[in-house]
Amino acid sequence: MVTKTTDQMKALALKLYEINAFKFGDFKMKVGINSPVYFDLRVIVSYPDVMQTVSDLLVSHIKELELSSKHVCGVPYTALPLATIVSVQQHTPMLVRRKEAKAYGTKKLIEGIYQAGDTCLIVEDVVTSGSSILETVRDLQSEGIVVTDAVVVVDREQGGVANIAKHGVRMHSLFTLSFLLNTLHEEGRIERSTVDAVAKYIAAVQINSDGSFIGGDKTVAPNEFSRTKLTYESRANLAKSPLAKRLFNLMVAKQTNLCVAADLTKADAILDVADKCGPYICLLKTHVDIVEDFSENFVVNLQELAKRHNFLLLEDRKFADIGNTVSLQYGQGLYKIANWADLVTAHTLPGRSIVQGLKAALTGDNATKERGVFLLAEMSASGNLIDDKYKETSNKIATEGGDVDYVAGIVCQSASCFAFPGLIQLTPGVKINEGVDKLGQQYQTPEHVVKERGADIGVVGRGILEAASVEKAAVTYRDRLWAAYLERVAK
Ligand SMILES: O=c1ccn([C@@H]2O[C@H](COP(=O)(O)O)[C@@H](O)[C@H]2O)c(=O)[nH]1
Repeated sequence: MVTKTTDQMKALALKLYEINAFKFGDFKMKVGINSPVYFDLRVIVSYPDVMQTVSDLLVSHIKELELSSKHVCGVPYTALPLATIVSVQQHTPMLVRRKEAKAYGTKKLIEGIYQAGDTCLIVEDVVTSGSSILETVRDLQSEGIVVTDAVVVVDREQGGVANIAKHGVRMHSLFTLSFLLNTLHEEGRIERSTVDAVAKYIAAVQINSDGSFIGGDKTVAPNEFSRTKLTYESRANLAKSPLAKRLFNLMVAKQTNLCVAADLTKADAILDVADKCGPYICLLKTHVDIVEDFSENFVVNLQELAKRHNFLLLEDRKFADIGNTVSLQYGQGLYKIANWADLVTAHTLPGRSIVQGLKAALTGDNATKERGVFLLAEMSASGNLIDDKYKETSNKIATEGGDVDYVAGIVCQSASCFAFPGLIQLTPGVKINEGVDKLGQQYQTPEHVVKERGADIGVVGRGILEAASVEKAAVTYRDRLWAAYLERVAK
């Protein structure tokens, strides 16, 4: 039998965080309220080692507590594989609860061999109010099965223990949310402010098993936990992409959230802008395919300026092809973008393969370089074809699956486009005077994009490039964008 040690529990807590089984941000819950922390233990089926550890610890927990029962039953669906492993390891027969009765045959809700009076232990992944456990208890009890205990992986500490106790069932959790928060903080993964903010939310939002709120006040919904209320420092700690982390930290160190779009066709003109704006920007954005006299020397000079003034290079290539082609476009050809651009942009139109294609180009010398992508989920062009479904799927590509460490952020126009605070919102279409240019580019003021639309970095092209003094214009945009950010987090 594996016995639980605190070190083992801490190691598992870190692992669960690494595989995105829980994350921090602003998430809509089943009960209709937003939460600053979200658990998705469905992902563990993709990590057999994690699955093994979680089920081993569940079994050891059951043994330590001397919970003997004739059957085990998982709460559908996420806990079903866990219950299966517990059943096999303990040689305890399993029962399966159907969510809907079959329309034909036995019409049974509980599958398996049992008799009235048999005992059954419930296995569940995450408990908020305990309502899902209680639904399973109800169906088992309606067959005469006796339920007295439930083992769960995570207790969010929002009223579940008390709610299920009212129905005569004791809940035993491997982890409490407090343990997970403290472990992540101790290991330097999240800041004390995040621990405090989540703890404050948990204390304020206690839920009855019918989904109503204890104290009845849904207005405690924590707007203060949304990503736009968090500082760049705290978001750096939450970032999954090393490059997003670096960019957040760079923004804080230089106190700038300005990206200049150097849309010029001569190499020297771009280098001149990079030198003049360099001290005031966090990113320099290029469209390398419009440069008439592109050369390797141009790239070397650009990198030298990026180093001198401490900004990153973003090639706004907007990749949009199949993985294989994208991989060639990124790593090969005239521009060899992967060699020099810290970041690139890509459309999500081809789906996840766009990210995989880009990553596939990072071989040889580029394999060890820190690289990342901003995925386009919205455009500033009027009449663009992007709809809500497209945005939602783009968000999933950025936040779920094995490539999240490569996605630094999202190019979009609205705060509602994504919630995960570890991603950076890059917003083009910024000018002192709002309006539309003659080819459909829509502009908003620096204050509007940051405070109303959730921009973390504002992208300014012609607003700076066409100014009488590029340098003075860069200072103005830097000051206004940064002041708007400070106001946003202070409110
Ligand atoms: O939705 C998008 C995506 C990218 N861009 C790029 O940003 C700059 C904007 O330049 P301005 O001169 O400030 O209009 C440009 O490089 C675009 O390719 C965008 O505008 N909208």
